[in-house]
Amino acid sequence: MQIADLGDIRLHYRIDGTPKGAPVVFSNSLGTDLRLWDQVIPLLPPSLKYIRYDRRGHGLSDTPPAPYSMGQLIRDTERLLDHLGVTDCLFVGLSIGGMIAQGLAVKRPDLIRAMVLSNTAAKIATPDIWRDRIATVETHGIEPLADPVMERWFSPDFRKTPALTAWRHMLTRTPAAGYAGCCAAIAGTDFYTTTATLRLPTLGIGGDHDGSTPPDLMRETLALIPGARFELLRGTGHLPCVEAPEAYAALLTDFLRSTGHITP
Ligand SMILES: O=C(O)CCC(=O)CC(=O)O
Repeated sequence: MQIADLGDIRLHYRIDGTPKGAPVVFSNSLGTDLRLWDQVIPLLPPSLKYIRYDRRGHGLSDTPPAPYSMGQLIRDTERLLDHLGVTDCLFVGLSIGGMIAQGLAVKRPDLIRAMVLSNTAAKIATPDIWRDRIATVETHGIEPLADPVMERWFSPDFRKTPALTAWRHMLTRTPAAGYAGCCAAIAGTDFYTTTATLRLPTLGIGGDHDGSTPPDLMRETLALIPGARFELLRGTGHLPCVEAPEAYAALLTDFLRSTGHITP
């Protein structure tokens, strides 16, 4: 558990694996912190270096007043990777983390050699939907959103398990300004034009119960990137790394092999 002081923001990050290994960077979704990847990272090859962080307004990172812009979120990630001396990573971004992946890959191709776009899109929902969510959070906090969010995050089977409570707590304990700030960043993001310029190995991972970024929306985004592959993890929702960590880790491991991050 470490804090990077980047000047106007302090970000919490964690490194696992082999310090000198090829870097793999994880960027998580709205209303989650870096524990999102707890079940996946131990299943990945130990020879690599795994870096994850809490985006501003989440986890143990600073929470500046809302709103945030996607440009700020991308810049935070860029500065963190520069601070850690990371180049040529495999970047795994889930949902808003996948938007950061797309924007950072356009801005700093030296940082990202390949990317995994998990449960994300070039544009997610509509500005009106995000404005309504921001208004609810500003007036009543995150609690009124929690049950519908759980329905988008998880399959009906997973929602019957005791683990649901912990994930619901993670969401409702996110600072309201952090959540609303990131909603504003998503509302202002449409990467259809810039993502179409990307030329790097890309794997898409989706879930057939994903109510936030359904498979067809994901396919539309991946079709912008020549050669991008899409894998559907059946029986999972918006967070397949939680519902199917073994299958998720297997997809990442195969992709890492195909991109040369690990040798067969
Ligand atoms: O998960 C994200 O990063 C944004 C997409 C979303 O709206 C997830 C949710 O339904 O809460």
